[in-house]
Amino acid sequence: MADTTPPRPMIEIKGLQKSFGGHQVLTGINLSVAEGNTCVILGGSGSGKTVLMKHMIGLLKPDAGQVIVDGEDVVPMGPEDLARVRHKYGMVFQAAALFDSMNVFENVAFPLREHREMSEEEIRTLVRSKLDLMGLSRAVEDKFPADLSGGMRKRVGLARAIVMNPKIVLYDEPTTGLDPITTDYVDEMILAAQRELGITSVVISHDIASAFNIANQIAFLSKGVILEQGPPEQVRASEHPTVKVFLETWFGKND
Ligand SMILES: Nc1ncnc2c1ncn2[C@@H]1O[C@H](COP(=O)(O)OP(=O)(O)OP(=O)(O)O)[C@@H](O)[C@H]1O
Repeated sequence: MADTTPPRPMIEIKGLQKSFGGHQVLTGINLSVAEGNTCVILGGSGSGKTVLMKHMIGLLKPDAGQVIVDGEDVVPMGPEDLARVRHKYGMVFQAAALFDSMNVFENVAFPLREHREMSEEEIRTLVRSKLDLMGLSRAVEDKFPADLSGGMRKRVGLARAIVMNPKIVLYDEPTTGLDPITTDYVDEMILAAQRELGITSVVISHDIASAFNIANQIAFLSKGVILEQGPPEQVRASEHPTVKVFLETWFGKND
């Protein structure tokens, strides 16, 4: 018989509030991301997406609320426990943030050399398996970031983010500035990481097409609250005026 147990939440946010100098940015966020899911956070500029993501890795402390990661509330944690929790994460930022002075192989191997005692052979096996998953051939290993296209740099960044086999990957606008074909390719890589490695992903995006392509779950953030969250088809059918207007900027043109 098929297993009908609902997947457990990997990230659970309850009643999260955050202000900066009297400016309330998050006004009571409740969000649950199930293990193995890809949750895309959509919302306009300044709606609080990055602030929300920073709470997920304990880079910001909230004024109120809980941030439960893999069963543990990170809000009261001190530096040692936070460092332990951060090992569950891989991160991909907007600018691929590769080290320009290191070749592709060394960029991807970097977290392993930093955090693990491993033989060169073990490192080579792991790095190559992640480069393979990202569709990057051996010929790319010796290249330097400056010699790669934007899309390839993104894929190297993703290979590096998953080289430690993280439970969760956070992507901050992974396709911003990429052309539509490269965007599709990066989306494919995010899906491959989810499918092959069972990774839970949270993606901040402005790109509605890409969001609907990769998400099992979409959360729509506006002025510090989540107006709608659920499977893409539910968010697509939202009756909330702000969500409707935002989605029509894309669907209106493409339906
Ligand atoms: N460290 C900080 N100190 C003061 N204000 C901050 C800080 N970080 C964020 N903010 C404010 O919080 C609000 C939300 O910022 P955030 O970066 O989360 O928006 P966003 O939804 O990610 O926007 P964008 O899509 O433009 O990146 C903004 O008004 C921003 O100025």
